[in-house]
Amino acid sequence: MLAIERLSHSFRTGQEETPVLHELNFRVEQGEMVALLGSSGSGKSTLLNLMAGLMKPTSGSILIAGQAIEKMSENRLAEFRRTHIGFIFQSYELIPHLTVRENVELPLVFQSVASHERKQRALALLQQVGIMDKSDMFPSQLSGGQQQRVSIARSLITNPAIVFADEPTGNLDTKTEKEIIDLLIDLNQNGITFVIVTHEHEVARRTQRILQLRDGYLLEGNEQEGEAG
Ligand SMILES: Nc1ncnc2c1ncn2[C@@H]1O[C@H](COP(=O)(O)OP(=O)(O)OP(=O)(O)O)[C@@H](O)[C@H]1O
Repeated sequence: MLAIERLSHSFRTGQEETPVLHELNFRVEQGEMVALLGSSGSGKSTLLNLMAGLMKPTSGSILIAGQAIEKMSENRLAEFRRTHIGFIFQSYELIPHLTVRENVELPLVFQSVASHERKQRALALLQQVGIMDKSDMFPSQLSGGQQQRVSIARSLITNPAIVFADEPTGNLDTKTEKEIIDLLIDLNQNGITFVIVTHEHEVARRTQRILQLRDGYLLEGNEQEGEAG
């Protein structure tokens, strides 16, 4: 599903080159739920931006569903992102003047899906994430946990091959965090592949597998059985 091969990345500022990721190799299989753990500055965001096709690596390859995204043109990559990759953000990134249902539908608007089909699919997902009754409300009328449920529903509406979540519980209290992790695990058990970037051990503990970054290196022997489910 996701294959990272000899992936390295450096940032250049003026004359100076700052290496941030060093020859990473790993795979995430279809149906897996993987936590990418690491302290601040270890390179998590950089790796996530590369895997999500938001920037090009200095060297190495990122294959999603068998396709090397670093080789794609900007247009092809934008299209690929819209159809194959889902995102969940720490701060939800909902559009304030659209209703909950319209937010969830939005990725399908860009794919020119007919409005009755968009509505049907959005409502089905809102039901799955447990907030069908909020579909006509606006994001500001929802709690943080509910807003994250909207964002999760939106990430799934295109039936992506893989969903990347960037600190999805970073703004939530402990109880709500647990509920959101429960939801992600539930969705994973229904076949969704997740890579969850986090520095919270509680999130990582409940995933099937942990990839740990330290100073841009992937630690060996870091994969462990979690207590998922
Ligand atoms: N655009 C950039 N230009 C130069 N250096 C950068 C740039 N972006 C990130 N870095 C450096 O790369 C390293 C890794 O940063 P990154 O944001 O990937 O870490 P992180 O693990 O996501 O940290 P955090 O948990 O704090 O978000 C840091 O040393 C950072 O200063």
